[in-house]
Amino acid sequence: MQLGMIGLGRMGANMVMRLLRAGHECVVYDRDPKAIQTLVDQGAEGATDMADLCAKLAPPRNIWMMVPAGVVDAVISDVSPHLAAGDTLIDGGNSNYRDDLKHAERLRPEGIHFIDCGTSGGVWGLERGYCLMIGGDDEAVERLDPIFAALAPGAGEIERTHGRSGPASRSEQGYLHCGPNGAGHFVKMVHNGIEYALMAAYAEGFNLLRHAGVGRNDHEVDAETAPLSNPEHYQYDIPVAEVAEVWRRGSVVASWLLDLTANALLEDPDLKGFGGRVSDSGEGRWTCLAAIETGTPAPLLTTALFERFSSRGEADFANQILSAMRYQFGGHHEKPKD
Ligand SMILES: O=C(CO)[C@H](O)[C@H](O)COP(=O)(O)O
Repeated sequence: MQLGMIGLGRMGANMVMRLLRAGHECVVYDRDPKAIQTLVDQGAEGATDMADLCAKLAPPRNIWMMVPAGVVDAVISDVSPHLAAGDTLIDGGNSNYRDDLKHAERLRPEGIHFIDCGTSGGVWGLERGYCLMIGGDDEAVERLDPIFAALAPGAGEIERTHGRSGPASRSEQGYLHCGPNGAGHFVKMVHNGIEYALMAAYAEGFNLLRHAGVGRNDHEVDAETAPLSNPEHYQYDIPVAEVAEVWRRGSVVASWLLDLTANALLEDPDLKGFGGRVSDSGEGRWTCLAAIETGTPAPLLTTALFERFSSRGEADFANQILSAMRYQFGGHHEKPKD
């Protein structure tokens, strides 16, 4: 099947590679000519601009946009004049599902289908496949089935869920038509909200393991920590990277995020390459907003998001206020930082 790809960053380029390997035909466009050339060398056809991209695709065209959420509007404006009724535009980035509704509405009078597709797999997707969460009308989603099937991981080695039988469903192959426009990105948004909380849980647990030796004489004592009731209880020098490794095998908390954590700890046990400023791209915030608007309790996801803000210094003034109040009511002086 033929597919146009706009946006050949880490995700877009690897997705094209995976589609080429599966025998699909890809016409590719990016603002960076070097990114286009790299894929032309791998068997894709390059396009010089949006008009050329559309001219090289046989109708009905299928064009996948793999661009940052903030530029999707502009890309639609650039490409849509070259499209015709029956064509389909797919937004595979991390867009807000509310924007999908606007985009679908905007393209509908022209007879152009719009699909939102939450895409998870990151830089590992080329080999492992991408988990796809799809929103859009049945006709367009059905037509693109061979593309989704090639990008998705497939049933693979994963043990079948107890009670499932017959041919593997799409969800068992790693892709799902979640509903009409917006549903794909809504599911991806919640997926990323969960991702924040899982990441935070692992981070807190491993940090606690690192503190298991605070009672040892050779341990640097933090002047701020209240005296231990019994230092004997905190005498451990736990090999944190090894714990990550052992938990990967048969434990209840085994997961791909843990696999990646084990990689990171093996490469750099003290994580000296990271300062700990944790960015966020929006999905976590949208998840929390959806939780508030629907009245759905989501305290873990929300806390994990707020922790990211704190990691960037956004709690500093609140902490200064705490110190100031403590001084005001008790004359307690703040101890200097190390
Ligand atoms: O979608 C993803 C993983 O599933 C992306 O890696 C995502 O952009 C990461 O989100 P954030 O920058 O908010 O941590």
